[in-house]
Amino acid sequence: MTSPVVVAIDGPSGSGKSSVSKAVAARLGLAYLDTGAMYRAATVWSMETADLSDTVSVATAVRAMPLVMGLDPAAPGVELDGRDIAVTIRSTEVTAAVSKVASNLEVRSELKRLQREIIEQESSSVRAVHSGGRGIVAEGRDITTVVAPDADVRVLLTASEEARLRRRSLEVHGAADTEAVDATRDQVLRRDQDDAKVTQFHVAADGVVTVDSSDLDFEQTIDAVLAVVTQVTGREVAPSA
Ligand SMILES: Nc1ncnc2c1ncn2[C@@H]1O[C@H](COP(=O)(O)OP(=O)(O)O)[C@@H](O)[C@H]1O
Ligand SMILES: Nc1ccn([C@H]2C[C@H](O)[C@@H](COP(=O)(O)OP(=O)(O)O)O2)c(=O)n1
Repeated sequence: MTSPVVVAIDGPSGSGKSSVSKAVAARLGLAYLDTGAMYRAATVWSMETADLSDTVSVATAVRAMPLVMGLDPAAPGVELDGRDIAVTIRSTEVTAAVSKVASNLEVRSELKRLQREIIEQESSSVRAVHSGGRGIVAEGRDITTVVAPDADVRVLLTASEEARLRRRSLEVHGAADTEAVDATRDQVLRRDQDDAKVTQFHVAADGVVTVDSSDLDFEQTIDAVLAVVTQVTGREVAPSA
């Protein structure tokens, strides 16, 4: 049985964190935690039950948030008060508001506590005995530096602004012409600017390996991250089927 492994992946919007982390978790048989989805869920809950302009009201709401995070990389659900909110959290309104909620330091402290709890639970050796030796891939903006600085593998996934805008534009608008890319700028560049006030995800911290995906396709990026896992842990990864 292999021992549990924790893989932490950070990066800016559109660098490929979510899609690559899910694929890496699936290939390694690990759980998957999308911490950005937790900030998005906190935004939905605050919009519904708090005054977004009042930091105390938002922090109080988030501390009582009935959130259940699905950790299966093949189907990572997000449930709020029994409702599936996987689609709602990706709406333009939520994307536009999430940085405000994520800059609330009390919200950050509460979500960090929950994220650490999940990572510990998925990587404890007691659980591993029962689950056959799992572990987790957790991704976001401050996982390598704040939430899990002791993770076995720490990766900063980057890509040029141009590549990130093109990818997000293709994903959201199905096109990457000038008009579609311009419509994506707020979602990517403005949000990164706001997020960078509370988290540091543009430069790798000491011990964090940078993977630049600007000139890599999706499969090559997955392979590059898996190569870091093998290099750091000695864990061999079976070729994909
Ligand atoms: N290396 C890559 N090359 C091309 N497209 C990619 C690559 N990595 C991810 N993508 C695509 O780019 C989009 C944004 O990726 P996503 O994983 O949501 O990024 P993030 O979580 O960092 O915001 C998705 O449509 C994804 O499939
Ligand atoms: N660990 C994290 C993860 C996300 N956030 C914030 C910053 C982001 O704007 C939002 C949403 O994150 P998400 O990873 O879904 O963003 P992307 O659109 O995939 O780039 O949450 C954070 O502050 N800390």
